[in-house]
Amino acid sequence: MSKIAFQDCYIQSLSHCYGCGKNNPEGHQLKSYWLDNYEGSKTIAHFTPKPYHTAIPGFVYGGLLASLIDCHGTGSAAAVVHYKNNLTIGSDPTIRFVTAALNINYLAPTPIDKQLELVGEFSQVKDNKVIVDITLSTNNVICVKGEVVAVKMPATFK
Ligand SMILES: CCCCCCCCCCCC(=O)SCCNC(=O)CCNC(=O)[C@H](O)C(C)(C)COP(=O)(O)OP(=O)(O)OC[C@H]1O[C@@H](n2cnc3c(N)ncnc32)[C@H](O)[C@@H]1OP(=O)(O)O
Repeated sequence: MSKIAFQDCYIQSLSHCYGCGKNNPEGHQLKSYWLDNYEGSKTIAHFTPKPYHTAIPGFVYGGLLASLIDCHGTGSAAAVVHYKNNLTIGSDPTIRFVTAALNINYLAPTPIDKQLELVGEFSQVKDNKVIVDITLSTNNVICVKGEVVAVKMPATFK
């Protein structure tokens, strides 16, 4: 696992995201990395839910799970486009991706008292659009699958 999370390389002005921004103390501050031995092709993140992230007692709220998949997807998209172009995340000009589409399938209830593991793989990588397929597991059981269509952030967002 690389030592610096993708999201920790985002420039300060783009580090306020509720799901993954390092500058948002109220947010989830998700951290995504290259999976060991899969640099450029697979990504990983971990998150431990808090007791108040409840849906039904004992199980995680689905909106939180979607949020984690969303941010792991956009972070992975930024990472792979930088990797493919031999660029460093955080270099100038900044390249960021926003969510254009998010498809989530809840396959099994997600226990709230376990660490969650998200693994991302790319089904399409273009400089302006990346599609990331993500699994969210606990104890090697896949609870949620998601597809994130991430599109390069337009200048009008700034
Ligand atoms: C908040 C800042 C954080 C900045 C950085 C922080 C990172 C954390 C982000 C966390 C995730 C978020 O919550 S982000 C916030 C939630 N998302 C948003 O608010 C996005 C709002 N939507 C938009 O601004 C726009 O619709 C865009 C940028 C998504 C698309 O703009 P556009 O003008 O239509 O793009 P365009 O160049 O025509 O299309 C580029 C390619 O994407 C495809 N494409 C476009 N839209 C879609 C779509 N809905 N579903 C599938 N594919 C699509 C096109 O077919 C094309 O594919 P091809 O023909 O090339 O194959």
